[in-house]
Amino acid sequence: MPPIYDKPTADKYDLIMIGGGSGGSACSRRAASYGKKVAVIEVTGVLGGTCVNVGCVPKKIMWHAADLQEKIKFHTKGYHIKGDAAIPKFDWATFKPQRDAYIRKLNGIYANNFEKEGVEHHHGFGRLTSATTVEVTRPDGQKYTLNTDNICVATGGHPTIPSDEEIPGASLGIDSDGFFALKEQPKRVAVVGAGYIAVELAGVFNALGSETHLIIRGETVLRTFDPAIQETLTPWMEHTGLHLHKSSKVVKVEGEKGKTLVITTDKGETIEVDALVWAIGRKALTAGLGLEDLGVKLDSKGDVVVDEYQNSSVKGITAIGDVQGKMLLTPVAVAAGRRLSNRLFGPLQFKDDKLSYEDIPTVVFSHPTIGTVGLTEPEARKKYGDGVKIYKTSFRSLYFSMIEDEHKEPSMFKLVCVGPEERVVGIHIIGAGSDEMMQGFAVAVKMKARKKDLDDTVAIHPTSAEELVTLR
Ligand SMILES: Cc1cc2nc3c(=O)[nH]c(=O)nc-3n(C[C@H](O)[C@H](O)[C@H](O)COP(=O)(O)OP(=O)(O)OC[C@H]3O[C@@H](n4cnc5c(N)ncnc54)[C@H](O)[C@@H]3O)c2cc1C
Repeated sequence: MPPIYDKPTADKYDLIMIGGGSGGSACSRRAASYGKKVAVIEVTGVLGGTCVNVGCVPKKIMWHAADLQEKIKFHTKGYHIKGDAAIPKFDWATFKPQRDAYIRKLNGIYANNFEKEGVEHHHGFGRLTSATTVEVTRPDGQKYTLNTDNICVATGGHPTIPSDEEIPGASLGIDSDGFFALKEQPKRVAVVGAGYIAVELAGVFNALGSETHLIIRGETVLRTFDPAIQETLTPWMEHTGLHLHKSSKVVKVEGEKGKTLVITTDKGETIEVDALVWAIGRKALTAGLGLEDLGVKLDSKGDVVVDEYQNSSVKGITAIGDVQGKMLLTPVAVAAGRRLSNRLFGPLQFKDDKLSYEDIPTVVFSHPTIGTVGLTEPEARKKYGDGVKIYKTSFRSLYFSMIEDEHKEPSMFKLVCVGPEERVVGIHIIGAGSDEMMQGFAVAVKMKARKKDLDDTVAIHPTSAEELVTLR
């Protein structure tokens, strides 16, 4: 077993990282690769943070299960995959331990990498006592202090749930962490929220056969995404049998946790479910870190304010990942962390290294999936006015040609171009395979490709992706 440290091994460290998640691990390992003495303090005792334990990884595994279930249920018939057996059905209760075991394996890989690369893993709660000292409170309550000239805060965030004062009974619900703890599949479930996490969790439940209710404040899901994405996904979710409660707010929850819950909305509707999942947002984890006492500036939402080099308002204290509130995504935390260590500890060529937060691609694991990079149409119109040109197509991918009309998933691909040279400043795609398609097209946007560059690229046929280089 890789060691877990419970006391300092040096008078002074080159870097002390608070948080052993995506950003903290990447930044620390990069610093260690330059021969630096690094300690990572992690309160849970397991490495990997949100992404590995209660985020991207178990979520994507559940998405795969849901995707497979949908294909078995709705697509095999069209392809004449025949048989007398009943439709195989997902077994949540036996699958969860297997999924958990895989996560534990990843935790072990993180720990082994730390050991191999000489990064110390300290199990405890980290708190800044000055700009050069971090106090570690071990699980047994004992405390010790680590010294350094470089403290990095990478404590991530946590899901928010309304208080019982705000919404009576709100605490009867669970959050996304609770979703991953569910031992059984709820027969009936309500998810509250319209962001990507709400959409993804509701999509999983629905595809796996739970009676699923999604309660949203507006008329569409994914309100910050391009309107064409919202307008394609929202009706399709309803079409697939998900009960969408639009322009609705939860006003009351009654019942007993783990038993039947009755949710009342401001429209007077009552919804009876076995589980309620709040997916209404996340908040930076800064409580008890001692940041404000040292004069580290937080914004009105509680995120650590950083400059383009991840420096906080206090010299020697930096912040990366979700805790700094911009683009809450694993690869963003990782990229910012690696660049920070390059800048602080790497060779001269990296002395100005920093992450550009522009044109960061992202995917939503909805059914069907979404890929997006760059400006939405409204953002582009606000920035470039009349100089915006849109190319858009809606179609059904060839895969669905053999499948009953009712189950033919929509695809919508959209390019947002600007100026006479038609530089592509945004790509928004939804449809089967769009998750895997996006990465390469994001490179093109990052390289400031023009519409002509896409047109000059010979299509790959027959694929859905070819639509992006043949748009007229
Ligand atoms: C349900 C869900 C799905 C997601 N899906 C995706 C996805 O598909 N793709 C994607 O890119 N992103 C996804 N994300 C977001 C992604 O998980 C985060 O952006 C990423 O984990 C942020 O990394 P981080 O290092 O900033 O924080 P984290 O990974 O959260 O790590 C912070 C660590 O700090 C520790 N910590 C906190 N306070 C202290 C303290 N005082 N002392 C010691 N340790 C402390 C925490 O225990 C935690 O381990 C998802 C998130 C959720 C919740």
